[in-house]
Amino acid sequence: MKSRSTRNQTTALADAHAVELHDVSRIFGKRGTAVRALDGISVDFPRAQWTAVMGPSGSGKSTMLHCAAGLEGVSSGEVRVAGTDITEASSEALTALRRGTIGFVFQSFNLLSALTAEQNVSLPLRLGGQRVSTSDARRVLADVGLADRAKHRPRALSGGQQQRVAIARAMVTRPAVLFADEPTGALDSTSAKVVLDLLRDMVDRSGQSIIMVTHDPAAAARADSVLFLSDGRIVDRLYNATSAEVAGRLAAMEK
Ligand SMILES: Nc1ncnc2c1ncn2[C@@H]1O[C@H](COP(=O)(O)OP(=O)(O)OP(=O)(O)O)[C@@H](O)[C@H]1O
Repeated sequence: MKSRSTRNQTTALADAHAVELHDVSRIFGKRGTAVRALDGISVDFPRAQWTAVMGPSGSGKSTMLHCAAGLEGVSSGEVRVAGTDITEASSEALTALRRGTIGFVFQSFNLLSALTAEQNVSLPLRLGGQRVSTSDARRVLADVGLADRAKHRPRALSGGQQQRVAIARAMVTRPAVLFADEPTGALDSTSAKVVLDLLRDMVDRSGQSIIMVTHDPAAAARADSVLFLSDGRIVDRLYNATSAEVAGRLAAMEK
């Protein structure tokens, strides 16, 4: 049972925000063929909350996620991650951000097939030049319920298990924000529920901040709030919405 009513969704404290976008625009291409994927977006993603992002195809969801995570630059405006303005950050600072402050989970898992679950999970620490003890990887694998799959390679795991390994890999650096782009898009409904339960648990038990793009109203309804994008702009935000409410809002946008 979710106890969302106790959460303060309106706090104005800047440090309550995992990510902030101020008047962010992202334009692809040159004059004549330019596409304004994000059009002056200002939005706060609260710390220790789960925010879902929805909208019609091409509305700018992935672009917003990539800009918010520092994976892609903005054309104008400001992005703050965990209180730090990353807009003018050097490539070294952005690499450090990607390796330490943020975690990213993709629809397609993106695990390395030649490595075991444990080796996949410890990869971000190795890439960051850290000494890795097997207990680090084992701890996060246990957190996602896969302690007994540490030595398995991805092909010996189900889709849902592979996504849980990917989540463990994203969490091993203890990121301030976990970004997820369609994390249940490739999963059957049973596996999707396990992954969504895990994400919900990470927010409720550990105060993890999560920003997730999804096309699935049932997945979005597990979040604390749902942002709706249309033509690169935020057109609505629902708090504690049911799956039916989310689906209804989306259908109204697509009319
Ligand atoms: N690298 C790029 N070069 C040119 N245009 C791009 C690029 N990336 C995105 N766009 C355009 O920007 C707009 C927003 O794309 P984006 O992928 O963010 O939308 P989306 O809401 O995530 O879509 P979908 O739900 O289909 O994944 C679209 O018109 C898209 O064609």
